[in-house]
Amino acid sequence: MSRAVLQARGIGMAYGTRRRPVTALHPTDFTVRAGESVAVVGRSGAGKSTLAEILLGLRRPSAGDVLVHGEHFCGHARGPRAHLRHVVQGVPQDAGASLPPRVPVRRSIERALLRLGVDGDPRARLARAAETARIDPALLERAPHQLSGGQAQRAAIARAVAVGADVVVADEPTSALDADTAAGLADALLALPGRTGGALLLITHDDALATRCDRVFTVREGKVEQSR
Ligand SMILES: Nc1ncnc2c1ncn2[C@@H]1O[C@H](COP(=O)(O)OP(=O)(O)OP(=O)(O)O)[C@@H](O)[C@H]1O
Repeated sequence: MSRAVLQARGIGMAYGTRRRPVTALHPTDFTVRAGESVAVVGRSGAGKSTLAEILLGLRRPSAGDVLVHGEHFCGHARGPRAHLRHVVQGVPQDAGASLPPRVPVRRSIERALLRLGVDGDPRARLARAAETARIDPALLERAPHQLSGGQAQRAAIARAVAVGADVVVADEPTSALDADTAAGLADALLALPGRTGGALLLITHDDALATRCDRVFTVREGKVEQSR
């Protein structure tokens, strides 16, 4: 069995106030292993995005902890640890907004590589990541607002691969794209575990896409269950 890259230990989320909590996620445990793809499906409002935000360290859970490579990453008592942030990367639906504005994408990714002290020539590393993300390298010379939604998502995949992410969390990445673009993006995402050895967590409403993943988690009214 391959090594655990991401572990949820009792993570739960209640919005609202202490007196009137609204449970979005019941305490949940699961492990995601290197090289696997996991789909997260469920009806609108079930708690999928809440789960994604917690795993990415963007939202502090009301309970529980997230471990990365067996090390504490974030949890109810503490925000994400900086030295592990790059290990879990997101590909959001509005990927353009997640990239630094007005700066050519290449520059912002290369800066991130230097900041993280990633080995090797940033340019060569990014060229390989662009290939994995199936994005034309010329598009990386543009600022995020000069990219289409699908191109920005590929740029976000390239960033994740370049910084050495071991877990990519994609939250409904294909839902705003036309059928051809969505199919191309889905192929690029599903190929990631095989190419990088990392894991993919794919939140989707698309059953056909979910069945292409190794496992499927279903979220029902905040309860996460493995359905396949
Ligand atoms: N900031 C917030 N404050 C209060 N309640 C929230 C907040 N964000 C989400 N919720 C509630 O938590 C529940 C889960 O929301 P979440 O966005 O995680 O669902 P989802 O499964 O991602 O839905 P969708 O598929 O429509 O994106 C919903 O009932 C939602 O109304």
